[in-house]
Amino acid sequence: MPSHREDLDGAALGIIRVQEIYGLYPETLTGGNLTGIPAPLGPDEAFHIAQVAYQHRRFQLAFLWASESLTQVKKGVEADVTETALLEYLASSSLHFGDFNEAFFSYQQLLQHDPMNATVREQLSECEIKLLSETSSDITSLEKSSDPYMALCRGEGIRMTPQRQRALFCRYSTGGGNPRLMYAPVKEEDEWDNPPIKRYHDIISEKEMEILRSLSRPKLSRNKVSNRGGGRISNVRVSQGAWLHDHEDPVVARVSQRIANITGLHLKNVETFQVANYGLGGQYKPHFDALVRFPVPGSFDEKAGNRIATVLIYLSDVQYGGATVFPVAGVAVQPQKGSAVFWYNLLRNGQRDNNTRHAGCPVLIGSKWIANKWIRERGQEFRRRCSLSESE
Ligand SMILES: O=C(O)CCC(=O)C(=O)O
Ligand SMILES: [Fe+2]
Repeated sequence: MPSHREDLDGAALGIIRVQEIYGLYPETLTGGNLTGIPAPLGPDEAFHIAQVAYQHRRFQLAFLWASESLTQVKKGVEADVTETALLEYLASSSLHFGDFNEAFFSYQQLLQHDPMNATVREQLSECEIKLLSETSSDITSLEKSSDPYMALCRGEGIRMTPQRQRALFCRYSTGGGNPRLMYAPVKEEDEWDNPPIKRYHDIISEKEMEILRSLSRPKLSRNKVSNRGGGRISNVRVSQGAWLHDHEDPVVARVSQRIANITGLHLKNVETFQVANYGLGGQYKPHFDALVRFPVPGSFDEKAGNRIATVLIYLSDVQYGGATVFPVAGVAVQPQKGSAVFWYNLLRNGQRDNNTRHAGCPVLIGSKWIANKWIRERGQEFRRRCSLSESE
């Protein structure tokens, strides 16, 4: 079981991650204005985040958090961390980042605290040389990441033209004439054209969502993967989620059946529900749900086939962040409680559709709950016709 320390480091990493993506300065986060952070962050917490950022070579954020801590200490906020420790972090982070002006300034202040310190004197003259011979970067201005995944998370870079937009519709669907839906058609909305992504509104009630969440909670905490928040920055997948079987509760079976009715796909070869919860900074980096070549020995079981389609149910709203984005296609789908999005991962010819690469953006405010249902190829032959074409 992770220690308290690991939990704290995980929380710090969550904060670092959302800052990088959304371009947020520490002072935006310390006030406690953002409800995702339970308490205002004081100088010691700010220093801890600076240390974690430094360990992960995020020198700019290390600098910004150390200066936030120093500002608070100078204002007289009580803290364990000393000004000298903070100045050392400021100086070292600036050097690593290549801001020799800031490094010089921090070493000067360190020298005022300890005028005889020979190492600091040496560092100061090194900075002077660098300032004369190299261009200095500016560590104080935070640049947002230009990564297409992260840009989409901020709501930038959505690739839709008005012409394409006009072809997207909203309709009431009976799942292709399914008798179970004839009297209660479901509201279907086109979210995107390529790949086609559909959203089904209000497909699950508040009560059903609460049951899915509460059935999952004990499993999530048992595995200590309770949210997709903590963990190393480089992790592709932070947690595994909780598997919910249809026999565990009639509600699980009922929701599975409803998905089959709506999508028109056969329930025989579907996976059990996977429920996941993301806390502050929780994300799921870009990935495919289907395998590129199938079958791969030892991966998905061969009999059921590849993951032909994905149904992703949002069991919560998210106040800020947490969109499901498709970086190749250029689309961001916002979580909407009680709705489900559906897309095919495979083209009709059985090849993986590379436009279906997708990710779950870091949660900035709130908590995100989802339930996934992956539908496998076998059994869908008569429900979705195959094609021999290269591109379909
Ligand atoms: O959290 C999301 O929005 C996406 C989750 C996902 O892609 C997955 O669980 O496979
Ligand atoms: Fe996925």
